[in-house]
Amino acid sequence: MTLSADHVSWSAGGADILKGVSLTVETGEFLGIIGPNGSGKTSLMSLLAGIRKPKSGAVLMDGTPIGELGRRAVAQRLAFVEQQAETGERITARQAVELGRTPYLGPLSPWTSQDDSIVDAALENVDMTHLAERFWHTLSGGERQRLHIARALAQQPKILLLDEPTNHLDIGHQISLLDLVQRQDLTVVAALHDLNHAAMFCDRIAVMQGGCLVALGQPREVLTEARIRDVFGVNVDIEQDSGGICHIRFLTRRSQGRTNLARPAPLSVMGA
Ligand SMILES: Nc1ncnc2c1ncn2[C@@H]1O[C@H](COP(=O)(O)OP(=O)(O)OP(=O)(O)O)[C@@H](O)[C@H]1O
Repeated sequence: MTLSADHVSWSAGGADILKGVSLTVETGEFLGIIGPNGSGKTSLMSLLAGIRKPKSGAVLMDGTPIGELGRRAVAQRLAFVEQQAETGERITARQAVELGRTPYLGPLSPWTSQDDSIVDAALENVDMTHLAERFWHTLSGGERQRLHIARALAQQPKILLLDEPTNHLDIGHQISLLDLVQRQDLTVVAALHDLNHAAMFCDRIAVMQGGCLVALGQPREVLTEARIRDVFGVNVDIEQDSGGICHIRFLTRRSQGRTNLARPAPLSVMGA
């Protein structure tokens, strides 16, 4: 299932936040969205999820404007894990994940053992089975974040939108979560801050800057030293391993001093 933004613009508080963004996420693709704070990543994700309407342009799911699909139909196709996602306090971890089944339930389609199995699998996938009966308010930030992902997986979407999904997670759970998402047979869009994670897991990367899409392509095309300097204002060294994956090393004043010993003409840290 594809998801497209066709020249979408969005304004808030009298400011133009998104300015004519166009992109298509192909079926089964893992697209990363990177960009500095305030560049419009979350705003774009909200439009792609259909929870905000563009001022102009359109968001299309398999070619159909998302606004023409009912909420239930969208929820059966697309799950969105928001950056500040919260859930009512007096529910257990398992009940939080069970909410993912809501788009499939109704008077003629009650809860069945199949829903139980789907919830079990989602909890297992994020390594949260052992905490299933704990109350939500007793869980750590990272445990809650894993449950948000489990709830999205229990929704059995075709498209998964994740806004900074590795927030609150320790490095082990960051890697295992991105690996888990990558292994799903899903179209994925994830806003990511860690450029090395974007390089490791994404098929393509979209770069946002000032509400505009300034680059879109494979990690090795997009993650160049010049672009990272232009967009993020930091200097980096980039190496590609034998598998073609970029590894980005950030140069600080200190590391540059060390680099100076090995290299005659190192990059300087911007603004230093
Ligand atoms: N409802 C709103 N009213 C006014 N301004 C808004 C609103 N929502 C977002 N903005 C502004 O739009 C810009 C883009 O915000 P957005 O949250 O999309 O950025 P982001 O790239 O996700 O940032 P971050 O990396 O910090 O999460 C910011 O300057 C933000 O202050």
